[in-house]
Amino acid sequence: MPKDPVPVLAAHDLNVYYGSFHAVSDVDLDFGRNEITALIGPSGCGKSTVLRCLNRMNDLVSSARVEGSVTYHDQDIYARGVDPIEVRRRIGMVFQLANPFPKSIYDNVAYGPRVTGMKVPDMDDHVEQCLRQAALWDEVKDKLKESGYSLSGGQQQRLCIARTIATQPDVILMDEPCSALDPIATAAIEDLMLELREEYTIIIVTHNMQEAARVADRTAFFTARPDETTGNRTGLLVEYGFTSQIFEHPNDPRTEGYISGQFG
Ligand SMILES: Nc1ncnc2c1ncn2[C@@H]1O[C@H](COP(=O)(O)OP(=O)(O)OP(=O)(O)O)[C@@H](O)[C@H]1O
Repeated sequence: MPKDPVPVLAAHDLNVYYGSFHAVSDVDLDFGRNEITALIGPSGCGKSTVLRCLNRMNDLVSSARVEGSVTYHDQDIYARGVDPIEVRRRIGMVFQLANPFPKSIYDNVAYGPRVTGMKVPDMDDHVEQCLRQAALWDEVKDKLKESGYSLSGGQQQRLCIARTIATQPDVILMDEPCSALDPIATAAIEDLMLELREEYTIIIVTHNMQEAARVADRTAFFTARPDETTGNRTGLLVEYGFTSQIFEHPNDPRTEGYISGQFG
């Protein structure tokens, strides 16, 4: 793996506000192609906020204001004229709680290509390939017309991953995708992430440090600093590097304190 990431996606001088509250300050991060990057840190340090900025999901929060830049293949996704729907097609997202649509398994996967008008020569084949990539095909191939809700939590999360890859993104953002799952379902999703890394760039927010250590090539550690006058806690990036370096030889005492469980 190269010392510096070969960036597909990069955040520079990223500052995020909710109304007058400064939630995240001055984040600079390059996300490497075909790598898994974990964002870790104590609750409220802005990990999910940063993640949501990476595909303009924060546009949907009316009080949110984003400053700085996020570039995808060197194009600023916040530039005038950029279509946020297209951004989210290319930079897909999987959420903490599996959220299949109230539709059949087949239609959950076919939905994105249909609504975005993607040219798909053979939808049956496309749905099958996406479900195979999400390691779900063998479990659902005989019940494609059944509701997505009929699946277990772990299967629903894999269905959501199949739905995300159906619109052919090259980056997948995952916000604590395993936090609601049992260890077996978690292991299945983690194995899947490692397989998907061959084709996709993955950025994951996780509270589970073992999970970051198991799957992530690089890890970014965030913390929150209280403002002296208001007491409001603003998130900031402390340290970013290879996961082994962050966990075994952190450069910053704040990282070391968090990793060793002294605070956070
Ligand atoms: N929609 C919102 N409106 C107002 N404030 C928000 C909103 N979303 C997040 N915040 C605030 O921004 C800060 C960062 O929140 P964020 O959820 O990004 O942190 P996090 O590190 O992902 O936390 P956690 O690990 O608990 O999920 C927190 O103070 C939070 O209360």
